[in-house]
Amino acid sequence: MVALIILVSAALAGFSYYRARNAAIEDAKTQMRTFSEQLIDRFSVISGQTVGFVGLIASIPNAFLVPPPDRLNDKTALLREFIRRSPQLDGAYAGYPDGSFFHVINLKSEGWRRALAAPHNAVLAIRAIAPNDSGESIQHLSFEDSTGAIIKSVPARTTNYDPRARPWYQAALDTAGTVSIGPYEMATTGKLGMTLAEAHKGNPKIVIGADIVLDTITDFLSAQRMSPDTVAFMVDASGNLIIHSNRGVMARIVAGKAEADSVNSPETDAFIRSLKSNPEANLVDVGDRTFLVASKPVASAVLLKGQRVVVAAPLDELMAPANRALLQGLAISAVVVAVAVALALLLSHLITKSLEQLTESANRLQNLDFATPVEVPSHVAEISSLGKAMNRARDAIFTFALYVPKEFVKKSVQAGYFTGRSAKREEVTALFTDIYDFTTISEGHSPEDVVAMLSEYFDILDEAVNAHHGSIIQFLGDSIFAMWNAPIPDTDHAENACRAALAAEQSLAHFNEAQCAKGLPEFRTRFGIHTGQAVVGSVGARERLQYTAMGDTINVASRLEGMNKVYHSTILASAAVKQACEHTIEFRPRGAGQAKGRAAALELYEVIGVRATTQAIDREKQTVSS
Ligand SMILES: Nc1ncnc2c1ncn2[C@@H]1O[C@H](COP(=O)(O)OP(=O)(O)OP(=O)(O)O)[C@@H](O)[C@H]1O
Ligand SMILES: [Mg+2]
Repeated sequence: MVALIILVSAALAGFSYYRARNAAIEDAKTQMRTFSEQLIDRFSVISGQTVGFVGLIASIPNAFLVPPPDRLNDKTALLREFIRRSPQLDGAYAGYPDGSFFHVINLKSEGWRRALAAPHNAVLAIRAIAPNDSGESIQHLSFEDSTGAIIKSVPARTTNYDPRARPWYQAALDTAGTVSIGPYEMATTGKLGMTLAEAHKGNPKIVIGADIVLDTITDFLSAQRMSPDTVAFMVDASGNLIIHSNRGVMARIVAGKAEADSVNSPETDAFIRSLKSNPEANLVDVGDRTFLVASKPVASAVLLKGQRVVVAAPLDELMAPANRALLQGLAISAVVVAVAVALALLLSHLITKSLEQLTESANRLQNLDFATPVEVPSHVAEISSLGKAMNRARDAIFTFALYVPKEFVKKSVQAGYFTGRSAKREEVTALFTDIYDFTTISEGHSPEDVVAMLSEYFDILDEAVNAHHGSIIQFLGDSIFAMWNAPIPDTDHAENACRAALAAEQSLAHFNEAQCAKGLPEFRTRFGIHTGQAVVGSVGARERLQYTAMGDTINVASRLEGMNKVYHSTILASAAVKQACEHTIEFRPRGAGQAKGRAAALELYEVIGVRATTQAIDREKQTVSS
């Protein structure tokens, strides 16, 4: 039962872990999909807003159709509002075919503040570049505070910044509508950024652009991680790493962009390779860790269009909840198993205790000990019904044992079966008794009184026979037939039969005294004892057997009983009995006698008593045993 419980709990724990593992993986895949979607949504928002503004400025006639320094305030007002509404922007600008450039910069980024030595309360920088008469590019730089007031203007200086040489300028000229460029390294801050740019409808040589510093996306990527070691990155259509949630890798991307060598880390390479086999989601082993890798194309946003968001989460971290669930499950199953084992042990103890009690009762039954009833209180229905059945069996055997010698029943119960009709030749001593003039006694008393007196009488005989290892085989009206050495083996069977007869005679003397005192008839008794071979066992009809003994030995014992009437003796025994135990029992020879129905005469011996020497030994034995 315990093994079964452990097996079942282990299977359940394993099964629940397997389910939890699969559920965790499915859940992780869902989370990754959601994460990628969130990321793409984020891009879409960033991209959507930026594309909206860039597209708007590039599509209507406005201050940007003339290069700086013309309409500087209008340009500033427009871009200031543009940046205020799109905090993720790094800056917005316009590039002109004559090399002029107008740029409003969001000073939230440290890189720009340092590069421009911005005053601490500046929030925007306005940068206007225009060629002078000699064709040099002159840069005017001023700073605005949060109220829009100019708080500092930097003296004009030449610059070699040429918008026309920047990747976004050419890309916008070559592409209709808003184009996304990058990521690439921003000229001034060295940060990785992306640009959304569009040629102005009013003058396709004028390009409106806006920069998105990828820190925003990297921050978003790292901020949204699903687990401590989850990595998220963007790859372009050919599998090159664009943006990575890990700042260290981002730095390598920036450095790599300069040297144009691959910045993919072996880990990321493994993830990227896996996408080729199954872009949706798969498990990738990197070193001794397994990652769940999922990716999703950026379809909606102009920004990073055609690229893929890749999320790779270590399975052990994803499984952490499942492992916790497993540990909890195991802990709970351990508790359940412990409780179940305890209950099982308790139950089995209760069951075994009851079964032990039943076994004890069965053993008592084997020994025909009917004194203690089979009381086996048990909540287990089967056991209590077994106990009841045992009680019924006990009653049946008890009743049975009343009708056949106890020893015979004991032997049969111990053997576990009643041998049925079977008898075999054995050396036995047979004793018959009979009451003088019982017919007359019966005539003078009611049957109930007779039975009552007879029962008391038989108890006396039964006690004397049993006390000397004999067994009463049959009750025959007023007489009994008892036997020694079967069914109870007894090497001194002849001696013990004589002792039993002497003991019975002694007890009957008291019984008869009492009878007289009550004005009731005496039960004077004759005893006949013979020893020799007899066929002993269950004889009779198939369905109605009787345990008895047959043969001349038995007949002679019965005849000797009757011959007491002739010899006026009480206990008559044969020569065989006298030879068997004359050293312990005293006999008086009564000569030869003719038994009814027998040709051969019988040497008769009256049993007088136990020899004095033997009595001394008996007393000695008694002292020792008491
Ligand atoms: N095998 C037996 N089974 C049942 N009852 C028996 C059996 N043998 C004898 N009896 C009954 O027991 C009673 C006594 O029989 P029994 O032959 O001992 O005569 P008795 O009156 O006792 O005289 P006796 O002094 O000869 O013994 C009789 O009433 C008889 O019916
Ligand atoms: Mg009689």
